[in-house]
Amino acid sequence: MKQSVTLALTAGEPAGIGPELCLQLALEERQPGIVVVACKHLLQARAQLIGLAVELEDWKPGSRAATEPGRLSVLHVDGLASTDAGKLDPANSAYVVETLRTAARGCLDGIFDGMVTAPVHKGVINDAGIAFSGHTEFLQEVCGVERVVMMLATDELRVALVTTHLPLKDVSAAITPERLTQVTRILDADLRKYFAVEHPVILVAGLNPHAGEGGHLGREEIDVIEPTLEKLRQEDITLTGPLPADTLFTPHWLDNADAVLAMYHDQGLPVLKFQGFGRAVNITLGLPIVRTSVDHGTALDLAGTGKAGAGSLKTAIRVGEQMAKSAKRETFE
Ligand SMILES: NC(=O)c1ccc[n+]([C@@H]2O[C@H](COP(=O)([O-])OP(=O)(O)OC[C@H]3O[C@@H](n4cnc5c(N)ncnc54)[C@H](O)[C@@H]3O)[C@@H](O)[C@H]2O)c1
Ligand SMILES: N[C@H](C(=O)O)[C@H](O)COP(=O)(O)O
Repeated sequence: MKQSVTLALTAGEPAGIGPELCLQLALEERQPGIVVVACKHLLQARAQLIGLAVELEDWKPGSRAATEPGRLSVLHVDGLASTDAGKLDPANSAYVVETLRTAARGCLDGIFDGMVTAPVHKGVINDAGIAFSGHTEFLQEVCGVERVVMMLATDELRVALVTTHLPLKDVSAAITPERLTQVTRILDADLRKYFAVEHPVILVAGLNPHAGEGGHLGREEIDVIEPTLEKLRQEDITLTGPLPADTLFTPHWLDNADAVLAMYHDQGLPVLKFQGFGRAVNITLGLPIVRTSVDHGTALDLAGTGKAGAGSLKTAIRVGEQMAKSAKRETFE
């Protein structure tokens, strides 16, 4: 029988926990077809290291991906230099980037219905001389779109970001009316498209303490955020804010909202990860393809021990499958 959804799963940084999480997943029955995009020898070596009996099968486009416990379909990517767990090797970085490119191209070409990514190590990719801020920015470039949005979510909370992997000193200048407008439109549209939220209610954080305290603690709210939100409200987008970020994440506000829009990475994500680390999903909105990811990093300290939790990866796969099905329904409607 033809599978309804086939997802590419990139195994991420070879020295991290990504490869073993893919193998752990293979021990369970899965609904969507999963094709791991990685070096087959790496998966073999990691399975042997932690003693997992997983049969790896070469996957070809158009064929069915394994879903039975103990079997895993693999799209092999060449170029891996070393397979040591816990030890970063810049010589592996071009291979890591190639796995991402292979999965993204496969989605753009309709070979996969979406991609799920295990964690990469941004530092070692840059150490190899490859400029890389994150999957989010990389996929924006590969897919040729002007703006994407990073959103992390649990079943109870969604947090999207206006700026992503940016030094804190550059954040204020990056919050322009143009960026805020594009990000808010994408967030509103994709909540409707992928998550069946008919009329999204979005809470917008201010940038400064107490949302600027009437201009006494910063002027970005008055000069940029408030006027931009006011224009967006004319487009029938429901926005509350800018709200002080310290009290926004309380039931008073969250109980009646569909998402929070935070101004920068560490304004929004610590709250989300405090609430649901290990079971949250990272989603890139605004792409022409479906992409989800885990909420954690490479955890080099756990790599090779078999002790890393696969909860977030399972959430990423569940949400990726749901988004891929929504995208397919929209195509056929
Ligand atoms: N999706 C991604 O690609 C992604 C996401 C976040 C961080 N990163 C990258 O990961 C690298 C390391 O980042 P970090 O050290 O800040 O965060 P990290 O998430 O790798 O580790 C933080 C702590 O959480 C623990 N942890 C992480 N995942 C776990 C799991 N599945 N089960 C149990 N414990 C787990 C680790 O052992 C560590 O103690 C950085 O290069 C960062 O950029 C990548
Ligand atoms: N910002 C993400 C997090 O903190 O979980 C993480 O760095 C991954 O980002 P990309 O999906 O862009 O690699």
